[in-house]
Amino acid sequence: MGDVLELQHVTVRRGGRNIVDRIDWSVDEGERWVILGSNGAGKTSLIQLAGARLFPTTGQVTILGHTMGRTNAADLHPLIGLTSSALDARIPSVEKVHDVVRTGAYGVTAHWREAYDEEDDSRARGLLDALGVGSLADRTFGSISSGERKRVGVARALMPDPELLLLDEPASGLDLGGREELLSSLTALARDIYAPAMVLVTHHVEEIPEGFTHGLVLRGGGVLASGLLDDVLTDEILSECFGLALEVEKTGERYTARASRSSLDRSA
Ligand SMILES: Nc1ncnc2c1ncn2[C@@H]1O[C@H](COP(=O)(O)OP(=O)(O)OP(=O)(O)O)[C@@H](O)[C@H]1O
Repeated sequence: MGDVLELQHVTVRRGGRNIVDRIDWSVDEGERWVILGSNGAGKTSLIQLAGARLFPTTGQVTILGHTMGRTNAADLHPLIGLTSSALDARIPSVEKVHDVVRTGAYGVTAHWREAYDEEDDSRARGLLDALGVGSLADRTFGSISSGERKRVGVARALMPDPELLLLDEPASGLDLGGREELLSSLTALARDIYAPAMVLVTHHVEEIPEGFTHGLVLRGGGVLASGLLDDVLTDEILSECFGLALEVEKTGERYTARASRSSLDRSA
């Protein structure tokens, strides 16, 4: 039984098909999971289930000891940090970066009438510094680069001191420099023993930060493979996942993948 997250035979049915299909999965404290899969495999749906934002059609989802359907999901939201492009898009571009992070304490996207104390201010400053974007505190969210926005989003998600951190495609759309800077911040977080359990969604093995421990590979809404990263990031599993012969390489703790030479020769 995962002490952070436990999914038992979970299905989500939409439009007459299972977009999440009989998934069993558990996450324990200290684990750092990557969810990998092709477009439409069900990654975002799974993150939404893990974040108590989506409910199973059948099966049981238990988050931090609370079973969905028997608890008020909104009560769990402050315990779950979430970053996604959809969430970033809801933040007003005129909002100051410092406020973007502070408002994360209340789970709102714009400063209104919430009361903040000195402790909130210094926590927001500390998180921005830890993510390497402390110098942007007084800039507006709309004026910073997309890579900087992603790091501000992680700082914001950490503001309520969550017990579970969910990162939906944090590196998507970043250039090489922006990606590497973000990955280095996420590696520092992954290696911090006081950091929450983490789940990161990506399409690309190159976007897996060092320090991540486990992988869940999805195909067609179901689990293709689950376990320690090295056990699931194999040529065979990734080839089946993406429907193409792939070769995976590991250098240090980072992975790269490319179409296998033999499949390229065949298609030439
Ligand atoms: N409300 C809905 N009604 C019908 N189908 C839906 C609904 N929501 C999601 N889907 C479908 O469920 C599948 C899984 O969607 P999901 O967004 O979870 O996939 P994903 O792996 O995150 O995809 P991507 O990598 O493209 O972001 C997709 O085929 C999507 O079109």
